[in-house]
Amino acid sequence: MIAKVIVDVPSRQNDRPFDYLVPEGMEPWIECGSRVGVPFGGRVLQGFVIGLAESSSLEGSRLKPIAELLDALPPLLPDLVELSRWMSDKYCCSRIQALQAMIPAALKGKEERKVSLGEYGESCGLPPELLEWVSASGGTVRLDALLERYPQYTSAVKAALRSGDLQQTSAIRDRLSVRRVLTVFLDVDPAAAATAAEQFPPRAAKQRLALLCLLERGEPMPLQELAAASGAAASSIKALADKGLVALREVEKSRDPYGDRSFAATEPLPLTEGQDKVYGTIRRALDGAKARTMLLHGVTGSGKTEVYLQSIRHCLDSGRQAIVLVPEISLTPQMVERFKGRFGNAVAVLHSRLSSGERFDEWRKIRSGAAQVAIGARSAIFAPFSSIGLIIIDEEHESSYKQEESPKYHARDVAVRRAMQHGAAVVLGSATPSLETYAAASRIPAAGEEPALLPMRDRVGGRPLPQVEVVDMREELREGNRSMFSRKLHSALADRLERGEQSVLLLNRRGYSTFVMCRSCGYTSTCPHCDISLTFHQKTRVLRCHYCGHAEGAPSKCPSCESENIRYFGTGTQRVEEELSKLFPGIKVIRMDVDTTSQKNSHEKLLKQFGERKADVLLGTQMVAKGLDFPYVTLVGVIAADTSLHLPDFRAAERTFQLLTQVAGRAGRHQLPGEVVVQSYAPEHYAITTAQQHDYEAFLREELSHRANMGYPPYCRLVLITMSHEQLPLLASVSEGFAAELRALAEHEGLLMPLSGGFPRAIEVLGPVSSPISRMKDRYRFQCVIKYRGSIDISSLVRLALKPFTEGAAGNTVQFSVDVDPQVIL
Ligand SMILES: Nc1ncnc2c1ncn2[C@@H]1O[C@H](COP(=O)(O)OP(=O)(O)OP(=O)(O)O)[C@@H](O)[C@H]1O
Ligand SMILES: [Zn+2]
Ligand SMILES: [Zn+2]
Repeated sequence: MIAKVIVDVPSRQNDRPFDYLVPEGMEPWIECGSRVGVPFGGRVLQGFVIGLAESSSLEGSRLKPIAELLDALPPLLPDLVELSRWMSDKYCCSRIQALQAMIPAALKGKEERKVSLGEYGESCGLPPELLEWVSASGGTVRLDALLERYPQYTSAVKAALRSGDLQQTSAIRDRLSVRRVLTVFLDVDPAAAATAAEQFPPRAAKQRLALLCLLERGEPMPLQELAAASGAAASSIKALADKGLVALREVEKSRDPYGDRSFAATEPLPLTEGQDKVYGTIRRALDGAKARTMLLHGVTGSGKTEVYLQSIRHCLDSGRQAIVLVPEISLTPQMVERFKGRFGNAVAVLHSRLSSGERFDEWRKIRSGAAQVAIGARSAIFAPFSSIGLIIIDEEHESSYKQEESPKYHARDVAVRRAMQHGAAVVLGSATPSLETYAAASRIPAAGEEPALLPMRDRVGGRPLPQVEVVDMREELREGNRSMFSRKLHSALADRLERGEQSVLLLNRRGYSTFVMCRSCGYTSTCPHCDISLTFHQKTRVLRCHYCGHAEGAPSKCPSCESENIRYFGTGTQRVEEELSKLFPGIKVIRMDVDTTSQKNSHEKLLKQFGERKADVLLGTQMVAKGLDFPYVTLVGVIAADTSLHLPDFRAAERTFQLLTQVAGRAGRHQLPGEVVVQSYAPEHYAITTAQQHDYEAFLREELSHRANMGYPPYCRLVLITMSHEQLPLLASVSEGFAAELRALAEHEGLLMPLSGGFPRAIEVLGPVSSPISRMKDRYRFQCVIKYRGSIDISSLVRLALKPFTEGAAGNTVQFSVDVDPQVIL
């Protein structure tokens, strides 16, 4: 039997499967999706079996056998292997990148080389101390350990490897393995153990205690736990084992990230009318077992989560599994609690704040069938379930569902594809859907079909959406108020303090940077390698580049004019916090931003404190805008609504509207009514006025007309190609050449037509132009943007255009990066 293996080599050219012989003994275990170690160019590399065949076009003698099979269960299922092909086609990424994205980091195995003495053993010519160490280590040592210990003998070791005096073996070693714990089992029946315990002589009192403790527990106990509980030393417990009363065995123990918490069980709530209607449609879709995508457009506080929960229950009842994606930052204990409370241990949680061991074990719960619900951030879309019935994407408009590094996939699109494979339903939920999703979902359904747009217009319990007041900050300044707080927000905060209610303050930090500026000459510190300002870190007083990591000490004098009037704008939130304490002495503020949430669980801790009303104000960046549900929050303030409006991003208005609507939705979700104060320098902008009126449709109409005029999604689709090189002239000429190639190919297909011309199928190529960040890590950057409309296989076209520039073009070191459906054009 022959296995087709995608091998973990970075080079693009090798992105095709290689044939390997399956050794006979391995045959029953090798499947599509198996992870294997294979010989490759003198090394052993990790690879994935993507298919099996009877024969190979390679000659028998050139066919090498698979060196090792790495897992008991293949980490990938055939549908994921197929999905990786779709991903590499659609996103122009390599197949191995797509496959690696699907498995936990723990399984990204690395080659480990070991050496042992050859046939002459210790009589070879190597230095005696080195030989002694190898022998003392059992005859086999890791090559890197050997070289680390005896760097002075590096060349002798290499020569010995060539001559055969040292022999090398290679194997793949995982970064992490299953955790096993030595566990004590009772090895006789309990009555016999009790009798034995009675007969222990006094000097074996500790053994007796340990045995009684184990009997009392009634189930096997980890050795250490038993020792601690009974006061017996491990040696006493081992003595019990020697007597045949107990047995010691290694038992697998998962690292459960929520193991130390218990979640109170919850029952399904009686649904409101709006919820029930939507739930009915989702249920019918689940019963139909045909792939279907729906948009649950529900205002903030309309009870979307309860609809998710009951839909998942219905899915599980039919014997299928469910995946729930939520944005990384809303994966708070509050969210996890809702799912664990309803489905208990059937829930596996995946997100990047878990340790890699915890992630690995949660993933294995899914793979082994112990969990039926996976809740997690973006990459949980690859949860290895065998029969998916439902995929839910909460806050579907969030840009974090798009991965910014290769493979540059969008979890929403992957979800739709996976649902097709499984005949599953997809529910996209949001109060502020992305324009693309809304446009797709609001198409008029065909006869006999149910609509894809499921609205929930009212909050649970008929609670009103909060009153939103927009304050014109220019007016404040004209009237002499130079503070960052308007008089309105100031008095609203004072009210809350008086009444003991809570407030959420949002500092919109997109496009807001913490930089250093000289007030005398306007000098700002920028990175010497990248064209962006350095960010000031107050704690360490260091200026750092967020793209390349370049760091330098903050100057005390302006490097340009020597003025001492150089000012650090501390992180925006820090400044707001200082101002708050000045205005309201004694106010308790919890600040949530990248600085205060970098440690594991810090995010959770802060929210927990706020939920327990240990602070008056929760102040933060985007992180405070989503998913929070606290009953005593009655005021939401937005410090500056429009900092994100003026970014060079065609989604700037959409993002601003979404952020304002989301954060306003945090107020008045329970008994107490809510109020929102939005401060703005552009209060007449439609993103702000429509958010003020909670009017998604009005925003949509306005935004769609802009998009139509400018030719942006959803009226067309985009591909962004970024090219970079150290030498500007070379980069310029290569990117011109590439753009010309693209245009020529599109012309040849008869597609090179202006999008404004109303052609059903058309391509426009923009650029090349210098990227918004025109230099990064000493490389200049140019970009081309492709706009296209209609069913065009754009990825194939791009790949074809790339060919002359990436394959075999001698000396061409320009790097190309392709982003299909980009979220940010930087
Ligand atoms: N049928 C119901 N009966 C009573 N309370 C409900 C019902 N459904 C939801 N709730 C409660 O209403 C509140 C809001 O629900 P939920 O958080 O799910 O809203 P949401 O639509 O997800 O809002 P957001 O988009 O703002 O996160 C929660 O406290 C929830 O427990
Ligand atoms: Zn200066
Ligand atoms: Zn830099």
